[in-house]
Amino acid sequence: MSNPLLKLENIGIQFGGLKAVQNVNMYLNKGELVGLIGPNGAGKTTTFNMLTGVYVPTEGEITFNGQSIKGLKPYQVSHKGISRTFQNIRLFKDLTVLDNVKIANHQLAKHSILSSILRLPTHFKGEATMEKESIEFLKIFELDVYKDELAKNLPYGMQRRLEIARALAAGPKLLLLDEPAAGMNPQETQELMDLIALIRKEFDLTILLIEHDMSLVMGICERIYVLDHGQLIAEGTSEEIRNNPKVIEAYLGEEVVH
Ligand SMILES: Nc1ncnc2c1ncn2[C@@H]1O[C@H](COP(=O)(O)OP(=O)(O)OP(=O)(O)O)[C@@H](O)[C@H]1O
Repeated sequence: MSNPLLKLENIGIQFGGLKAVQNVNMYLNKGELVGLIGPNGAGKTTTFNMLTGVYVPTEGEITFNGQSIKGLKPYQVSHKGISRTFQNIRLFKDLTVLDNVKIANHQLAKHSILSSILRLPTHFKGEATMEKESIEFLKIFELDVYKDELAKNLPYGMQRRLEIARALAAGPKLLLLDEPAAGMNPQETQELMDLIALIRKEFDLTILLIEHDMSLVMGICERIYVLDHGQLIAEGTSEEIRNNPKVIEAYLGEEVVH
């Protein structure tokens, strides 16, 4: 069996007396698109926070590309090749759409800080390449027409798209999407599903997706993990998850699993 790109072994975290996540085992193979679902407060975002260095798990191990990433700071995790989006959009609202992407892309820039400060020719080459690349990114997301708009002036659905573009511009191997369709209408959600499928192929990505919109998760994910009260209660294909009695019970009184 080939080694998974990401492996979570018995990870857990406690806040005071609350075990927010416990004994969670998950893996993602390279190229997979996997869903992470569960009712409110199940521990989904906390799991993302542990994966990205925002929280250090109090138990267990996380390996990425065969190396432990547990205890790394968020910027170090990002340098290893893991990017994320947030449930509540976190853009540089007073910067342009293009600058939001350029900042993320900067992480990959080949020129040195020194050449930037001294404005050596390599700097200009770097800037020009970065700008070109950033516009290419924006085209994929159909955001190029908005490139000079301030991020805060974009329609809501476009801000969500820009969040994903920004995360992708950092050049990740693994992309973590936290409720990317939150607040979107069905038409926007459908377009987003197509976009996620496209970027996975185009950028050779592995994706872990938290989502409340069941049609989105069931429609595009190959496998799904279900968390409830901090513990994994199920893992399987859409079909298996849809018919799993534990999952149906966990969602009782919440939302309908279509
Ligand atoms: N920093 C923290 N301090 C204390 N408790 C926390 C902290 N972060 C998360 N929690 C708690 O951990 C539990 C899991 O929260 P989490 O946000 O991960 O759930 P979720 O599955 O993402 O929910 P939702 O779908 O509502 O976003 C909740 O009870 C939450 O209150």
